[in-house]
Amino acid sequence: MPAGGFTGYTGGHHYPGKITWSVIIACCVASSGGLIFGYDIGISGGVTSMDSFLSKFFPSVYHLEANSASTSQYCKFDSQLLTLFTSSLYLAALVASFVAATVTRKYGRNSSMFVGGLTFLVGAVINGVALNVFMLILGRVLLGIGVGFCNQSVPVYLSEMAPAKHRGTLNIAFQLMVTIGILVANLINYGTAQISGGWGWRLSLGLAAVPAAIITIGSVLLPDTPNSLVERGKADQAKRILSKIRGVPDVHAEFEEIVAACDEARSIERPWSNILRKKYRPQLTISALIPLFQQLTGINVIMFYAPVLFKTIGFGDNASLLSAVITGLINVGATVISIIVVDRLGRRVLFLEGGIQMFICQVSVGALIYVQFGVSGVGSASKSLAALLLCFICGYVAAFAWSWGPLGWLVPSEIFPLEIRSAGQSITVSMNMLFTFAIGQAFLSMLCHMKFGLFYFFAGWVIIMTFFVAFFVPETKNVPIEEMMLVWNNHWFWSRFLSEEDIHVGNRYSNSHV
Ligand SMILES: OC[C@H]1O[C@](O)(CO)[C@@H](O)[C@@H]1O
Repeated sequence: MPAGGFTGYTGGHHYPGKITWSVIIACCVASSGGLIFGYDIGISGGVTSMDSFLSKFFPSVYHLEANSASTSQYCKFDSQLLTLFTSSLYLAALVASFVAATVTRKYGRNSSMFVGGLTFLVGAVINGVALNVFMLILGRVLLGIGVGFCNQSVPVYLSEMAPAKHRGTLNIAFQLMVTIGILVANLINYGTAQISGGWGWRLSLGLAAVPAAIITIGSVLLPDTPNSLVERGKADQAKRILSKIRGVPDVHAEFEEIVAACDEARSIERPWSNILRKKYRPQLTISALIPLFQQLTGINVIMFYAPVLFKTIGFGDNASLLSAVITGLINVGATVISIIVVDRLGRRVLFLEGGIQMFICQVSVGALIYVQFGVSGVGSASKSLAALLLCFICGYVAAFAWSWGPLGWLVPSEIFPLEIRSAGQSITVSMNMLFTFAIGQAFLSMLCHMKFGLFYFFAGWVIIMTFFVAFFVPETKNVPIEEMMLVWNNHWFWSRFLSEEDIHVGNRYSNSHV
């Protein structure tokens, strides 16, 4: 998953080294990893709102939609097969990321990137030339396998290639690339929908092959990381590569640390039972709940289905796709704002403000939709009401993108001591994928049954998560990871899980690591 592999921790030492071409190229490869993930998130909603696509693959949905005057607006897109087209990707990614974890460790980061890139490429081609629903879903599953492999390996690759002091920044930068991928997908959908002949959706789906090709070729040309080479017993090669990527001949100190960290990681035999120990209850709870809550904000309802949602509200084809471009732009812009202010304002302020703003916007959207469509769901929105709805949806997306979007990755990555880091990050990544899948699969049917109340459902969750942050998530701004045990120990609730001895252990582990 995006930032899942980053430690977010910059380490205590500053080793010599500059930003070299190898590092820059590595960042470009990583960019295509984030881009392609975002592209897959953003592309399906636009495509499923195109009539030519619907009439070819989902004729029953198309007929319901075409006769929309007499059917409930809430239910016209409700089809399990249609949602499976979107959400199958995330289930495949969830399963693939577990396999990828082993490939990344045993055969190197590049091997996973190569497998991921290649399956992406095949998936994009199959989707682009699809003749039936089976080919569509097969293509999405292959894209999902690609997402699982790339999201597992690219962030690890990046954090190991980058000089220590840039690792934290890369964490949020990956999320930024995801949002840019979503925006590009929205723009491309807007463009391809104008193509006459009704084959524009093929271009939308097939163009995912471009970043897929970049990452496949990149993984063959780029060297593996020094850490991975040491891990696989190739110490000499690791030292040569380290000196090349840092651009300085003497990399002895950093190299020794990589070897020490590698030895220590090997000595951690049971990361999964470690994380279940009482003293790690705060980390276990937060690493599982933050990704769950991130998805329960309902953000992917907008990211996956914005054009479908706007059509439901009564926008025309083009206006729907254009509105998705607008929400995509807001998503990118607000993520940039988050990057700029997160270390100044701290994580909690952003979480709390974002929560309140999302709540207000969701309640307003629910109320406006109720006013227009009532419970029966028959009718269509006036122009001014539709514009007002769009404003509240933008307010909601902005609030998400400067709070739960990037922080949903950053905060978990800041709380794990080495002893439980890999297990903790796997939990965060898999919870995120699982609930992305669940919401993707359930949304259209929930809209049909809960109607405008769906927005109140997510607003209710936003209240719960905002209280959770207020009471249970401590500020992690400027806290070195080895001091996190002290933060838990001073916390009104979490301190009950720690004993004197645990605080000592927490320090010992981290000190020997840095
Ligand atoms: O920008 C929105 C996107 O960001 C994510 O939350 C990942 O962090 C996705 O689930 C969502 O589609």
